[in-house]
Amino acid sequence: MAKAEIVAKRSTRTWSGHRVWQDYLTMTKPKVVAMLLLTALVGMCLAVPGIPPVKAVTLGLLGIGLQSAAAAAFNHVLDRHFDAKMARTYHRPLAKGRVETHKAVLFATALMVAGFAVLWQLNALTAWLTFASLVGYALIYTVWLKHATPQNIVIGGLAGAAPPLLGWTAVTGQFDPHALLLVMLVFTWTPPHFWALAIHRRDDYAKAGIPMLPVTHGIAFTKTMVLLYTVILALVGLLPWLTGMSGWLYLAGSSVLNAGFIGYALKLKFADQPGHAWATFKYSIWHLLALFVVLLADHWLISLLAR
Ligand code: HEM
Ligand SMILES: CC(C)=CCC/C(C)=C/CC/C(C)=C/COP(=O)(O)OP(=O)(O)O
Repeated sequence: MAKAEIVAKRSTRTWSGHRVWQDYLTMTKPKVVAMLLLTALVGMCLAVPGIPPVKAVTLGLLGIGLQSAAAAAFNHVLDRHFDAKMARTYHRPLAKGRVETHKAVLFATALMVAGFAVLWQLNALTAWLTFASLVGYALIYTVWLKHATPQNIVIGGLAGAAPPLLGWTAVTGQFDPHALLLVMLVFTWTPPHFWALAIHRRDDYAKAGIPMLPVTHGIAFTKTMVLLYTVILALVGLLPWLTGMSGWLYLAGSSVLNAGFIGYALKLKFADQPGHAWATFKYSIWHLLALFVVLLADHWLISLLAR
């Protein structure tokens, strides 16, 4: 055994100097999970007037967080050979071989079981719906859709869009069509979010042989699709207000944010400059964050005024 490996075995660092816990954290895609949890939290808050019960919020966020982290870790396992081929992902713990596959599978399974057990305490509907989202992302999207069709992320996006519904059912134990409006927001947001990034990373995906839209249909067509979906998102974004679920604050905030997204997409399509696809991807993340904060602020304003 090399000296560096012996030192690594005795310490909390791997032979390449990475801390072990950091590798495990990376596998859970923490920033994505944080955003998923924000959308779940908003689902929880909009499900009832005022503040939702603390127990449902705590257990719900914990369970959905654990299952999302498990899904992300399974994605790292199942994608490790493809990740190794892409500049964006080649340094990931499994792609680099810093974490052994069986340990990662064990880790992901432990998160999944813990998440399911936590949600089971709340209600069976949330536990099963969350588990279905995990299977949708970790298995159906990662193993099959991703390699089968350039519409992979549109269909697979349903799993990532589910958390507002999961949050809603965590609090009420019941399905409600209003929750679907929130799901539709994330669902229509996902294509411009991802395709902007895929335009930026087109060569990576081509090299790994993954049929993402810019690889199969070209960059010009993908830009048109980004623009189309930002317009669909803006229209879907009116539904919470039109159905009376959200008020004027939401309408104003979401209109500004969605107009901004359309602006980015128009510039990407008609006046592209180097780095604009990446800027559009970055904007998508701030857009979703702000959209859900606005939904929440609007809900609490309405609750306050109704007193
Ligand atoms: C099928 C659906 C989705 C696909 C294919 C996708 C793809 C990606 C990819 C490839 C990245 C990494 C970009 C990089 O290299 O920095 C990313 C980042 C991100 N995504 Fe998505 N995404 C999807 C859905 C979602 C959903 C539903 C959310 C949250 C509600 C989300 C939130 C984020 C966030 C917060 C980041 C930034 C992470 C960071 O900076 O580390 N994504 N997404
Ligand atoms: C239980 C539940 C709510 C599950 C959903 C879990 C989840 C982490 C959804 C986010 C979607 C996402 C990050 C897709 C990117 O995968 P990718 O493989 O295309 O991207 P990558 O190349 O960066 O890994």
